Amino acid sequence: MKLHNNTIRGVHTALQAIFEEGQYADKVIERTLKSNPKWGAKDRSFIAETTYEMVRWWRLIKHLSPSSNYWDLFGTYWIMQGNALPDWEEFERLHPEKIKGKYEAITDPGLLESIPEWLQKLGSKELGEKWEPEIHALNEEAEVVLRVNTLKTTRERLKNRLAEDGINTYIVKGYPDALILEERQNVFRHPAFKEGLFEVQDASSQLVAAALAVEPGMRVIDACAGAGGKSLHLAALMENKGKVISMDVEEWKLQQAKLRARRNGVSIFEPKVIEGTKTIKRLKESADRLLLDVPCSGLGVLRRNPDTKWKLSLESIEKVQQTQQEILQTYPSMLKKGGQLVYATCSILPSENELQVKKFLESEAGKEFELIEDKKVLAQESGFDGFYIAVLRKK
Ligand SMILES: C[S@@+](CC[C@H](N)C(=O)[O-])C[C@H]1O[C@@H](n2cnc3c(N)ncnc32)[C@H](O)[C@@H]1O
Repeated sequence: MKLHNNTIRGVHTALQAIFEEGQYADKVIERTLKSNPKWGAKDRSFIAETTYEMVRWWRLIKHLSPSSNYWDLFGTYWIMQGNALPDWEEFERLHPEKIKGKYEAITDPGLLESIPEWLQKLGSKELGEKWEPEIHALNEEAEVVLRVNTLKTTRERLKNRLAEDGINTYIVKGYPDALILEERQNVFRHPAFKEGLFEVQDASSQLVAAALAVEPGMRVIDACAGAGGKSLHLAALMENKGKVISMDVEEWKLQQAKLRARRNGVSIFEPKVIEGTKTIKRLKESADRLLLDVPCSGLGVLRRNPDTKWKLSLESIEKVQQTQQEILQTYPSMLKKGGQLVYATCSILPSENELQVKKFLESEAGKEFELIEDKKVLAQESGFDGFYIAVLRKK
């Protein structure tokens, strides 16, 4: 592949915003591409992919690079990918054999997988021998997975429609609404997206709403709804009959969910901002089903958000664990007797997952509940994101 000075500079600007200003990688890339409308499709995908991959391998790149000069860092990354560098003076300090020698001398698995030291320690402590294959799987580039909006189309019809435009997809057993892109591309520009025929949602994430066993006509609360990914899926599974009350502490996220609901043809969506415990108390024993898709470390979705590992810390994980337990202690009061709840995270750490559920079940508030089943979805086994899904019943 031919390198262009201006696109390499585009990646540099994006990396500065991510590492020096602490901005989120996906937002930075979106903005960088938007502010350079003249770049062609190839340049755009080069910038997006290179930025993500350099963020993912940042610790390793810095270790192998002869200096922290940006051209050295980029050149090191380029060599690591197995590419030859052009004969530019910017790259004259780089020697592939030196980089290869330095790489082969590494013995620290955390450095080889390019994760922070504290995370290597935490992951090994929590997951034991499953940690290294897991972090390896989480360093792979994620596939693009669509969730077919069954309120508007079928998987077969959408598959054919996309194929007509050269977007080939395949299906995987066990994920009834998923279509996986054979080749990574921007599907948000496709008319079928604008018509609300699909959403982009990882296959593991699609297991969450399905685990809640909703039925048409039910009253369902999605208590940490965010921008509504799972609320939309729930509404589709309920055939747009009943009610989905989508709650969150962030009003702007619910505004986004509202727009998405409109595009998806969902009419049973009701946003509700959580203003405090009063909001929860008012909904006491009102729901047939309750989804707690709680805030988490996001360690299961590192393939998609590699910058997460540089933003997290032990303290931030402890803080989010407190929120998870607080939510577990208070929100299940919204569930009717005999109703079911799903506690889900996009984390692979037992301390955010089964240990949180255990703590809840052993507490006073958890006495009325029983665990029906739980699923620990690891990226190394599923090939998709890491998730945890526990189904509980209120006795
Ligand atoms: C994992 S995200 C939810 C993703 C969303 N369900 C989806 O499918 O797109 C967790 C959400 O919990 C929200 N949140 C954080 N603290 C909360 C709290 N105390 N109560 C309810 N929601 C909270 C965050 O704003 C965030 O949107």
